[in-house]
Amino acid sequence: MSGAIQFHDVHYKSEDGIHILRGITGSIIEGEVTTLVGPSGAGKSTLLKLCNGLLSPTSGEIRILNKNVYDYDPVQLRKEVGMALQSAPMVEGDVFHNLALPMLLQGKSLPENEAVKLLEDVGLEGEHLRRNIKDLSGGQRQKVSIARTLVNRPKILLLDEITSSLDQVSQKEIDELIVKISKKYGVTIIWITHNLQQALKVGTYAWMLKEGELLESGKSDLLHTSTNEHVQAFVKGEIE
Ligand SMILES: Nc1ncnc2c1ncn2[C@@H]1O[C@H](COP(=O)(O)OP(=O)(O)OP(=O)(O)O)[C@@H](O)[C@H]1O
Repeated sequence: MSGAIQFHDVHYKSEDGIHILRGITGSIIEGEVTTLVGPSGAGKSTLLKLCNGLLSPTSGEIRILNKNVYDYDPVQLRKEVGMALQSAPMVEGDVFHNLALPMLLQGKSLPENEAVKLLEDVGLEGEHLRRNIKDLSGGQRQKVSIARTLVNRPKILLLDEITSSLDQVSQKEIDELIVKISKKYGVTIIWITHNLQQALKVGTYAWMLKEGELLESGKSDLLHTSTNEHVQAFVKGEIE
């Protein structure tokens, strides 16, 4: 197997015995954007959480950058694999404080000029550094969240519906931003989205999950060309 992330017959059961992922096998291609689509409850978020150690597989193997996920020191794993969420959780205080947090947690500091560069990478001017998080728009807040994931220079970024609660303009900005970041940093991205147009636009590859199984994986246009009846039904909006 090759790829930035390799799954081999991965199963995940919750503590109360619900079989959420059922034998996921596949490779996430390095340096590309792969979107993860599928109906609600398919197991998409669960799959992402297995990639940064928030959850551990019940059986099967996950290799991150050619190393078994179990062999990582958890701190090292979180440095290699960044994650951004729909809610863009932040701590109280200004933008700089939030950007510096990943460094603070390692007993280090973030130089201010580095913070300004990170903001510029996500399309925000340096003057935002001292703004209180409470005063940011939803789109600005998500950009800060993305900038914060870049502080550790991760090789992999996991994005869980990061544009779902944003207006169309902010959504488009973030779409373009992620494609830019993927190219500039050569970072491998897995992006959960419910928006098929977004998946086709931003993703080179797509995976479709349903009821814990990987129904399709390959170039994004397979969302239209797949002969799988469940994929076709999902694309037509018949299942959500
Ligand atoms: N800790 C848990 N204990 C029990 N069930 C869980 C747990 N975490 C998730 N589930 C269930 O597992 C299934 C998959 O959840 P998951 O959040 O991974 O799906 P998803 O595809 O990301 O869904 P959505 O698109 O709605 O966010 C759902 O039915 C969910 O209710």
